[in-house]
Amino acid sequence: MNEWKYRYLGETRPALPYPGDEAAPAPKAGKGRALHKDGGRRRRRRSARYKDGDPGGRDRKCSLAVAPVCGRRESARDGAGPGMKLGRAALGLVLLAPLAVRAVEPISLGLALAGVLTGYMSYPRLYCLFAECCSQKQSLSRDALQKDLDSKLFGQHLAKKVILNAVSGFISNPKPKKPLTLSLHGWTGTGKNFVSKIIAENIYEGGLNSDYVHLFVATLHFPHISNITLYKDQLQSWIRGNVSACARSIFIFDEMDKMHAGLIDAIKPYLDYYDNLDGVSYQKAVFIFLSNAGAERITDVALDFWRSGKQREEIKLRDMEHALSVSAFNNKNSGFWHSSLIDRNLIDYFVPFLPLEYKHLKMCIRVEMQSRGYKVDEDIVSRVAEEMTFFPKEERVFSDKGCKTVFTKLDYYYDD
Ligand SMILES: Nc1ncnc2c1ncn2[C@@H]1O[C@H](COP(=O)(O)OP(=O)(O)OP(=O)(O)O)[C@@H](O)[C@H]1O
Repeated sequence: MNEWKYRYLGETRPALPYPGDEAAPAPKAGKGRALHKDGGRRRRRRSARYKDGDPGGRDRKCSLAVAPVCGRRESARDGAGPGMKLGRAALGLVLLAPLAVRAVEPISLGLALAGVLTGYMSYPRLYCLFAECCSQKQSLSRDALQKDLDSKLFGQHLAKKVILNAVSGFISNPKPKKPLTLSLHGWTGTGKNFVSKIIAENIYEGGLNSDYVHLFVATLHFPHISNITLYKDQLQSWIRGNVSACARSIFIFDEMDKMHAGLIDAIKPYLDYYDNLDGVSYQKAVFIFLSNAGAERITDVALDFWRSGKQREEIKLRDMEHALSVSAFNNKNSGFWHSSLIDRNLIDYFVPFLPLEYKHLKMCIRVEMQSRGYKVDEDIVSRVAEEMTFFPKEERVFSDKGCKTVFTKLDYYYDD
């Protein structure tokens, strides 16, 4: 078992290696917000969730070897393990001791006992007022998610609808039959990571920084094809360990199109319709795959609509979903090449992200100006949007980088 350092707690303890550690002891910073401790972003290593003291499922020093045991413990009482129970019992004894010594009259003793019992029952909730808990948000506000998607995500009517219905329906279902599995596809800079962030924030207050949200970046965590067997083991262990600690864990796989063929199939059992596997139930977990695979297909459909003068909002999910799953299955570089996840229909939704147009870039620029505290200057908005490159060459309809680089271009106008 690997030894690694808690950056935040400054202590060393045995924990499971983060996928890819053996093979890539000093990974380079990945794109965006890599979660690796050396990845440049302020993001805790996922192993940190095996720390002590959280009644919401984090009070165990789970190692992979005992992960299934941890799972059983959690299911016993939604995250309150024996360690926590012992702690509460001890607390009860400490509180009761002076009363017993003084041998107070029975009514007071009864009241005291009731108080201790109430404290015992409500302690996890009390705790969760002050710290993040796995069970913190068993429900999700559909309205809040809708508001977020409507106000923040531009030009993606299909993604908005699918994600709103899929995520809110899944979270409100107390007994889902399988984990929710979404595969988001589209051109670069069209909002796939952005939407994952919105989903995470609507489930956990900490969003992507939550201890229960795990981000894997293919080129960062699974760089070497020669280590694929090791990665498979690590990935399984990682997911099993974390779902044992928190059933409502979220796993995001970025750069699926760079994932070695066959690797993702290692997690197939966890995505299937099993009530539990070795004592762990995966049915409440959420898996989100992000990929550029299929972007050409999406662009073709969007371009056809544009050329025939139709609104992009008229594009329906059925115009794309099947084609996306087929192209992911047949594409050697999709991460899903001949994958049993597709073959066995374990991916619930293939979500297309449409390429963004000039007007969407302007919306992204306005939001960025406002978030930096500037007054929206339409002249600058147009100039920044016009600096972007568009395709196809003749018609110049779609931004080739989506909204991705508009923010750095904005710096040019506000460099003083
Ligand atoms: N449709 C959109 N609506 C609003 N903002 C967007 C949209 N698409 C992208 N953005 C903005 O651009 C940033 C970069 O986009 P994001 O990282 O989500 O792209 P992506 O689709 O994941 O790209 P890649 O495939 O290269 O990973 C986002 O953080 C967001 O600020």
